[in-house]
Amino acid sequence: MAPELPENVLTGATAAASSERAYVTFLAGNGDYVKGVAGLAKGLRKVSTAYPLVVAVLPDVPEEHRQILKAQGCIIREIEPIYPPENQIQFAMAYYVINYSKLRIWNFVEYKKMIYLDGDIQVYENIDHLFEAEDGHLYAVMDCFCEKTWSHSPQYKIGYCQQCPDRVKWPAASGPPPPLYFNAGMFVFEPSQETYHSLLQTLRITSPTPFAEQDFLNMFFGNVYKPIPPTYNLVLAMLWRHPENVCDLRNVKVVHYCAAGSKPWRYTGQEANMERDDIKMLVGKWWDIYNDTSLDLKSRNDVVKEGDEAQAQAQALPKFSILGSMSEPNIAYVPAPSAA
Ligand SMILES: O=c1ccn([C@@H]2O[C@H](COP(=O)(O)OP(=O)(O)O[C@H]3O[C@H](CO)[C@H](O)[C@H](O)[C@H]3O)[C@@H](O)[C@H]2O)c(=O)[nH]1
Ligand SMILES: O[C@H]1[C@H](O)[C@@H](O)[C@H](O)[C@@H](O)[C@H]1O
Repeated sequence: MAPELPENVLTGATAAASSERAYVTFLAGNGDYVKGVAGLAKGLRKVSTAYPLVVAVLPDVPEEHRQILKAQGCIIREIEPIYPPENQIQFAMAYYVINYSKLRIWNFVEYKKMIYLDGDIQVYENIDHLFEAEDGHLYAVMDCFCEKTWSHSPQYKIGYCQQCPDRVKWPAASGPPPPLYFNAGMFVFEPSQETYHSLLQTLRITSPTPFAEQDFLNMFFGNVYKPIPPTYNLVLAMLWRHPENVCDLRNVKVVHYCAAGSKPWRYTGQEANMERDDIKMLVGKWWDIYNDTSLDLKSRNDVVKEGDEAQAQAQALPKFSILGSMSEPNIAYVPAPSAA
């Protein structure tokens, strides 16, 4: 059964000072993810969120990219990288190793509650109401195990997916089905120094696994995890793997461009499933926001001082079309983990 939202989330039963809440994303490297984050800042502005977007940046994010994001109203917070313990593990994608650095956001304790969003996410409907969710839980959307990136897992091997647990049943002989597993591209959480230290300590004694910090967070927060509906983080593979669990795309709230070949700023249409009409529509929708200059901070709110050349320059986002993005080079990834 599809997860439902708790009653207080729907009614907005509690209230907190807006300064105690923020969205947060993560940026690493000098590649093209900065476009994702700039687009996300504009998307959040389009849906009139009441809360700022904090960007946790690693030291390798160049000044020029930080300026682009500041000009879009983002709050830049420099973080130090976190590496997992040394291990021979093969991550599902080699660069996932840098994603352990995301754990630093639990130390942003000037905020009581935050919503984390990956840089390859876009928000199409206001989701501020999620800040009202009852404290003490981590809220996120259940993942899907049907893509090849999951081929290492027992679930993939037998064709079991938590999105449709009755299609291929979990074999009784293997014990109870695996605990619910969330995609860590979007989650609602409470920063806390205690949790932060516990995360870092636990990481020190936890061997890395293919989905890096996503696996780790699932393990760490297993007892307090509460699933929320897929519309809060539509993992694109859901479109062809579990269409029965996908809402009308005209009303989708949050889209996660995580399927192979679906990052809008790198989209070529050549990878599997990328020629689907729904994918093309969602990629186009992302570009509409990215290219909409009326969503730039300056057009909305004249906070950038006239004559501030660096900011003005940064504000002029390069324009791209879907085809124009094809020539973007891939980014350089951190080659290997070192000891924590
Ligand atoms: O060079 C990079 C790579 C990643 N990122 C940031 O890290 C996030 C996660 O990377 P991807 O979006 O490429 O990863 P996926 O969507 O494939 O990853 C999924 O699995 C990952 C496992 O590490 C994370 O949990 C991630 O949040 C989850 O959505 C990006 O959105 C972006 O915010 C960068 O800034 N620069
Ligand atoms: O959790 C994973 C991850 O987000 C991958 O990037 C995506 O390709 C998979 O479909 C998903 O299950």
